[in-house]
Amino acid sequence: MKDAWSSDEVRKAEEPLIAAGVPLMARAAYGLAQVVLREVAARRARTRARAGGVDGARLRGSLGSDGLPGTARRRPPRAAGRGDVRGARAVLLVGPGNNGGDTLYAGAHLVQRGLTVTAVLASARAHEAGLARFREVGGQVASLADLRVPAVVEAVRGADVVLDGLVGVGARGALRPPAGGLVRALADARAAAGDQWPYTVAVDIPSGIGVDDGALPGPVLRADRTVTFGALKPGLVLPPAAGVAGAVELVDIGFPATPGAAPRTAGPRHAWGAADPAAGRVLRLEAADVAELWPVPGPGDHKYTRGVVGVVAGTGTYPGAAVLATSGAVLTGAGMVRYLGPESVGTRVLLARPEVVVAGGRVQAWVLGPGVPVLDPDDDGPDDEGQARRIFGALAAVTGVLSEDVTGGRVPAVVDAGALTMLEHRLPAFAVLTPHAGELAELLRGLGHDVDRAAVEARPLHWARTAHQATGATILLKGAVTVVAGPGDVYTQADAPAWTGTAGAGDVLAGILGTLLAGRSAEAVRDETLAARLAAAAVLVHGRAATRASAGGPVAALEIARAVPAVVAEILGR
Ligand SMILES: NC(=O)C1=CN([C@@H]2O[C@H](COP(=O)(O)OP(=O)(O)OC[C@H]3O[C@@H](n4cnc5c(N)ncnc54)[C@H](OP(=O)(O)O)[C@@H]3O)[C@@H](O)[C@H]2O)[C@@H](O)CC1
Ligand SMILES: Nc1ncnc2c1ncn2[C@@H]1O[C@H](COP(=O)(O)OP(=O)(O)O)[C@@H](O)[C@H]1O
Ligand SMILES: [K+]
Repeated sequence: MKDAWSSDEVRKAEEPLIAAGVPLMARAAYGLAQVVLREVAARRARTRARAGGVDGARLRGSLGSDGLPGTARRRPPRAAGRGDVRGARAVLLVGPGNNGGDTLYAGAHLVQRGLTVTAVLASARAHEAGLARFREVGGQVASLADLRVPAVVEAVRGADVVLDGLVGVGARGALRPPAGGLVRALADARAAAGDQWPYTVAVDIPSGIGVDDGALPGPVLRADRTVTFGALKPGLVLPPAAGVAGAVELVDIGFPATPGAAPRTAGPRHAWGAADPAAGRVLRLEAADVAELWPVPGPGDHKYTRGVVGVVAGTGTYPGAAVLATSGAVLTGAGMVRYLGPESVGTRVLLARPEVVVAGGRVQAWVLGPGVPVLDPDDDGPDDEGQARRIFGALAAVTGVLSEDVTGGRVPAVVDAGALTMLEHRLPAFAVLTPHAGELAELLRGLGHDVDRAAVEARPLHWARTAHQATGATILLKGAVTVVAGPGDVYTQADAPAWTGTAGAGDVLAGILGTLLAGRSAEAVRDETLAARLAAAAVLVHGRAATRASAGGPVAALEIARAVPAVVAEILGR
């Protein structure tokens, strides 16, 4: 489990450590410098290899200094990257606070390793001790006020690496001038430069993101890598800011394993892993968490104890959604999948998946809505071939508005696509709504919010939480980073390649989640936070299956479903 800490939690964790004399900034700066050195060395090796047309590292290992094969083998192996960074140029963008301090101390390490480093001070103030150390080792210092923005952009363009140390977790809101103007110019230059841009490292966070909510309130320079200190921050895992953070790397500076736990004053060790977070945290599940959640059958289980999934999906116009949702459910390991829908669609489902039972009966979870048209309240005769009636019936069971004698009891449900427009009553948290941003905007408009797709994409966490509060349901908001908001923790999963954005991929996800909910149906009804964890687990499995099916190239939705069994086996370690 990855656990993101808010800026307040970071500050509270730092206080006792600073009081105990733990050199937090020195640790942060050293870790940052090591990452920069490693990346600069790796990029130079790649450039040399491309220029030479062969693998430069292999060449160095097999040729001696005289160019003759074999002589290099007698030399001791060099530490990775040592010497490969000499003469590289780095520009530091330095703000007034401790984020700038980290950057200046890291810059001093870079100077000592032979880089040419220029610090651009963006404000009249700078971390005094950090600046003194940087000057002492021979770093060059310039001020934004003297240089002006165009000259700084040129200096950055000519560098091998740029460190964004303008602001960190102490900042609030959009970057103010002059830092804001500089970052806007740099972001524009980066967008125009394509590949011809220096490796960009964000110090702790990309300056200007919403640290705690992942918003992008103003200009931000997109990073290739963010080196963050002590703990992940919510803005590094939440969209849209997660999209500008690049690869996120955590440097351990000695924070406790969980916020509020006793501080560790000894040497660094990894801060995540054993987290047992309090409610309301921003979390990301990993494979081990999904293995713990997975309903693995035991010898005493049979198809009914393993969970029956009822799928109401597809119409004559959109029969594929029924095939994809039932395939997702079957291949995730449902005890049984029942299909309810038009006969013509049922026939196609059976052709694709003969395991499916095309008949009603008791179920432990519902999948409602894939491939069912949006209900138009002004249209008195929607051509949905009875699917709306079936969905209303199932929702009545989920919400408990009908007697359990009639409905067979309250069970969890996945509410997708057309079914999202058929909500009449407050839902329990064990109903999981699975909209993409456009569908969530439509749902929210129906609840009286003036919001469109772009607004949801700008503040996905906020709107997912708003929808949860308004409907009672758990919200799984799909996207490149999928956000799950329910009564407890928020989950943010980024497990899938962009190829996954293809028609039908969401139908498969609905089926996967239906099987997970059916497998732990009674517990999900009892524990109001379980549906969100299962939803995040489904997203992880779906994303990994998409990665496997894609293998770096295009992916078709049905292939995602087909990859699920191998992914589950891998996660369970079999
Ligand atoms: N504490 C420690 O020992 C450790 C801290 N660590 C590091 O420190 C970072 C936190 O440092 P921090 O708290 O000094 O704040 P920081 O993020 O540098 O920015 C604050 C400055 O920015 C300014 N500013 C604010 N908003 C702004 C805006 N919108 N636009 C423009 N400017 C804005 C604000 O100016 P003011 O509002 O006061 O005029 C203030 O001067 C943390 O991310 C990590 O990198 C690590 O080394 C571990 C040890
Ligand atoms: N850029 C992206 N990167 C990764 N996953 C994506 C991306 N775009 C969409 N997805 C995923 O693809 C799926 C698309 O679902 P959805 O929009 O409901 O399509 P459909 O209704 O056609 O099945 C979701 O799981 C979503 O998270
Ligand atoms: K920063």
